[in-house]
Amino acid sequence: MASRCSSGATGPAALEKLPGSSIRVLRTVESVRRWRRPLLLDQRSVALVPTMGALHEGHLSLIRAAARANHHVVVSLYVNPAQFGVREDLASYPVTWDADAAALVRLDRELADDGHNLGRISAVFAPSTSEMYPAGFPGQEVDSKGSFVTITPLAELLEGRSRPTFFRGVATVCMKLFNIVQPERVYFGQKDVQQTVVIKTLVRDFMLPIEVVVEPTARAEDGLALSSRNVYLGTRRRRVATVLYRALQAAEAAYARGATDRAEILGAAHGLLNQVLAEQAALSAEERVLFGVDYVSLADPDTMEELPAVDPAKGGILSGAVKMLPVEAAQPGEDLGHSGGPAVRLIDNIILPPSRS
Ligand SMILES: Nc1ncnc2c1ncn2[C@@H]1O[C@H](COP(=O)(O)OP(=O)(O)OP(=O)(O)O)[C@@H](O)[C@H]1O
Ligand SMILES: CC(C)(CO)[C@@H](O)C(=O)[O-]
Ligand code: BAL
Repeated sequence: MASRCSSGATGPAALEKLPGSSIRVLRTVESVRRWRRPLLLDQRSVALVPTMGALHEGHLSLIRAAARANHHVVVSLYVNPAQFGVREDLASYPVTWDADAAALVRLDRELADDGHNLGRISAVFAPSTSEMYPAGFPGQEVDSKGSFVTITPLAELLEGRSRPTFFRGVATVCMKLFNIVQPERVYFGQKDVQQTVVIKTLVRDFMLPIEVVVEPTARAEDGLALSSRNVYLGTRRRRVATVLYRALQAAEAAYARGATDRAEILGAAHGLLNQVLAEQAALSAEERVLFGVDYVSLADPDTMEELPAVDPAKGGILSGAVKMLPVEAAQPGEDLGHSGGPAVRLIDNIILPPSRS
């Protein structure tokens, strides 16, 4: 955990820092505002990297990008209950504060040693839910009442169809984070592509003076997109978890060969998904991994509306979600993953660039 040490100042609150670093740990809105104010007057740029903790290389790549272009980087670590549906994994979502703190301290040293960065990690914002929802937490229900930011119809499509409160929760908490930190730039990962479109829409439609920077998806060697939820997979399902990325790559290859028609492009993805599912179904219950396909989409990059065909001058977004089902006939000592290996919903996407005309 973070160490608390005296600031030597007369203020009532001790200055909390991550151990062995100059990274402040800010837990209240007021403490962020107090830290932020002089930087505004000094015209120092501040970047925000919003996360829910359980940090991995994908998060670190966002922080590296933020430090290259900004004087100060704030990383928020907050598992926002409002974006979890009532039947989702809020209770078991991985919380790894000590490892996160160590990763941030290590990265900050790396940033300090590399002369190409404008800034470093200045602060971690790790608020409580009562701090983020001062009027009381409004709840996770679809019909919960409270102050929410909604971005429709975008938030109802794709991820929003499976997770009806998800983007309301994301947009609401991001609006709060942006108002608290007042960053010049915010950094998000391409892995959550619809989330990036929601955030860009939020910034545009509410006239927020913020630049949204999207960084590429960091992947494991076999192509699986890094995700905090991968810890749920366990060894058996991890071997098959690249299936979605491979399906999207098959669709990308069809586009690269000249296909623009939806049926042809998505047919390539479905072909691969069906083939892998058939291979797995033919295995014994002790070996196989079954999954369900939530959706495979070919969408407009600005609206996420489904496309009948790709306009090569504009490109498109291939995305998908699969649910890896819990393994059957678990073997004694088998690594089932975090929290006993519940069903895991994986998402991924590939951008079809507007390269051809
Ligand atoms: N593999 C990745 N590459 C680049 N950015 C990523 C990657 N995974 C997550 N991010 C980005 O990190 C930020 C924080 O995401 P979050 O804390 O939810 O992590 P996550 O791995 O996406 O977790 P989850 O498994 O809950 O989806 C988001 O902007 C997200 O898009
Ligand atoms: C942006 C975010 C931190 C909001 O809670 C979350 O949705 C995430 O981690 O992608
Ligand atoms: N990475 C987005 C956060 C979520 O799925 O809840």
